[in-house]
Amino acid sequence: MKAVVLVAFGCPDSLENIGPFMSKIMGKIPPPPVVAAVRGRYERIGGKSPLTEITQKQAKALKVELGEGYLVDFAYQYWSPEIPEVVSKLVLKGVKVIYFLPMSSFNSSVSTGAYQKTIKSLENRFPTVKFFFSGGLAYEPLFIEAHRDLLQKALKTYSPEDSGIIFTAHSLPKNAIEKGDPYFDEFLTAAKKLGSSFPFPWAYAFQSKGKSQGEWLSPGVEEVIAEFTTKGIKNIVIDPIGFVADHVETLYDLDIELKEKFSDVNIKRLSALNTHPYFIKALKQLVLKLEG
Ligand SMILES: CC1=C(CCC(=O)O)c2cc3nc(cc4[nH]c(cc5[nH]c(cc1n2)c(C)c5CCC(=O)O)c(CCC(=O)O)c4C)C(CCC(=O)O)=C3C
Ligand SMILES: [Fe+2]
Repeated sequence: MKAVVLVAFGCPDSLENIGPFMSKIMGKIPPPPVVAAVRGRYERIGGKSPLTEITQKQAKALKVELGEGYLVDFAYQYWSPEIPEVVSKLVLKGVKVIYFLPMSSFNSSVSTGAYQKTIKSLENRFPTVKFFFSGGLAYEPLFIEAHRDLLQKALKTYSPEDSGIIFTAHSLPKNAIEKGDPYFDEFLTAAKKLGSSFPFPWAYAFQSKGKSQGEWLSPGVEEVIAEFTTKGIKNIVIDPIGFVADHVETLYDLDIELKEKFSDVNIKRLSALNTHPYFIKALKQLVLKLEG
């Protein structure tokens, strides 16, 4: 039997688990005031991330798209259900081949690099099972088409004279981008492909910079909005292309924090792809490619 596992970053399953979740990401216990600040963001979006619910829906939709013959599940790098426990469960069910799909738009050492390391470390434990890890979504035509579809609908009532597009991705510490990390290239390539196909001014920007010291990827989204407004742009469509599901980074950082900061600008934030039909078809393409 074959299985597909959607691998995502993860999210805390309760407000109490925000601290332990952060410890896993950061590799050390965060100071209580930092945990309290992050907790405040989760409280403002209703006390819970929708990431798990969305990822489960994505897995269900992919199962329908793939048809008979596949189990489809999901696993997290930084919270449970963790990759090793999901793999053990599938192996007990008799699965002999597992296709891992990264639920990340762009590859980086913090996300897909870490997932791949975890998966690699399981190969010795399960010598009779074949593991395949997909290279990524950024160059998948249907991933791009899903965004084009959302953009087309959002831009319909706007004019290029006073409206523009900003593509966003999660910022990363510059030193986390190891030599050869493709994150920025993949982001820029996707943004260019989409941006240049519309007659609107467009830009890319990084969002959700963390608390760690040091240099982070720039420009930040605030900077780009400020620049757009000086050019007379009044309507800004934000496409958070760096995320495949809505969670605290879109629901708080963009929908609450950013909109509060720029209350005089008309910001329209596009939904993350979630279960967009083209996106689910893109995931199916990744599976078919791994099957060769
Ligand atoms: C690249 C990337 C993705 C995209 C992955 C992909 O999908 O491709 C992502 C997703 C996510 N990040 C998430 C949550 C958090 N990330 C944090 C901190 C950090 N993330 C980083 C990177 C990323 N993170 C980095 C470099 C740090 C700083 C570490 C440090 O400083 O050493 C912190 C700590 C506080 C803070 O710094 O904000 C939290 C709470 C959630 C869950 C949201 C929810 O529950 O709804 C999700 C999906
Ligand atoms: Fe994060």
